[in-house]
Amino acid sequence: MRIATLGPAGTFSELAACEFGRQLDTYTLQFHPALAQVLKAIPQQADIAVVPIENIVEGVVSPVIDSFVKRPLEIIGELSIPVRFSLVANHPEPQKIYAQFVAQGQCSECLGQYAVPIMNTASNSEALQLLQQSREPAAAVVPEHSLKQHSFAHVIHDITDYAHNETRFVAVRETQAVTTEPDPDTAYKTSLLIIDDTDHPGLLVEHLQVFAAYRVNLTSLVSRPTGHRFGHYHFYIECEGHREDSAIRAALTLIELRNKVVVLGSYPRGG
Ligand SMILES: O=C(O)C(=O)C[C@]1(C(=O)O)C=C[C@@H](O)C=C1
Repeated sequence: MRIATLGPAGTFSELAACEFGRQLDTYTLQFHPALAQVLKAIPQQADIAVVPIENIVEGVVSPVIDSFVKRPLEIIGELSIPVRFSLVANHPEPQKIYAQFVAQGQCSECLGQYAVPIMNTASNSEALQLLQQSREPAAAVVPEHSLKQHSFAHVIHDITDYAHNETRFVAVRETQAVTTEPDPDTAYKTSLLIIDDTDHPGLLVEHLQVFAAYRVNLTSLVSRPTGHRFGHYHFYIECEGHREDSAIRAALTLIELRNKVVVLGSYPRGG
């Protein structure tokens, strides 16, 4: 199985991809420099992509949710991993700090103490590489685990804002025509998109009432702007249960009368 993920090597995405890979017989890992390219690798270059979808503090990774609206992929699994960062530097007074765009938000308290520009990178490994190449006084926000392989002149350990920082990753593949039957002993989650093509007062309330009426428990609800007009949103929803469960089927049949629904997949609940 070919698994695409965010690189270069050393990212949290690599850790998550390896954990998914361990559940398979064999796998090969391939790295892509940005999340959009990781997802584009399916199906020609890779069978599965592993991407971050939500951080416990920063919320959803919006480029990933937005990409599902443009090109729905099938979510086949999820898992969470602990995320801890250090600030490393080649000089006691860095003049700039390299930080991945999601990592920056998770280390805001520490970074706020530096009155220097933050240079956003596509991955944590890219931040580390740019620091290693820099001839000027610079620093980078890097994963704690990268300190095992690299040494730096100046290190501030554990700069993450929250002690229990975690990021949830999903494994996705090209959508398959056939749905697999649920295993009765497995607890599932289902991810779906409600595409807002007929905005009207009370639209979200109506959808939520349908889920409540069928006792479908939502575990995530995110509105993302459609990019067409202010006030128009798509909804990314996760709920407990399998798409083949009668309650979820009935709820989605009703919602589909008003809006387009795209089921992204039903997969075992991750720890
Ligand atoms: O750059 C990395 O190490 C990643 O795997 C990406 C990513 C993300 O985009 O959420 C993964 C985990 C952390 O939340 C920060 C960065």
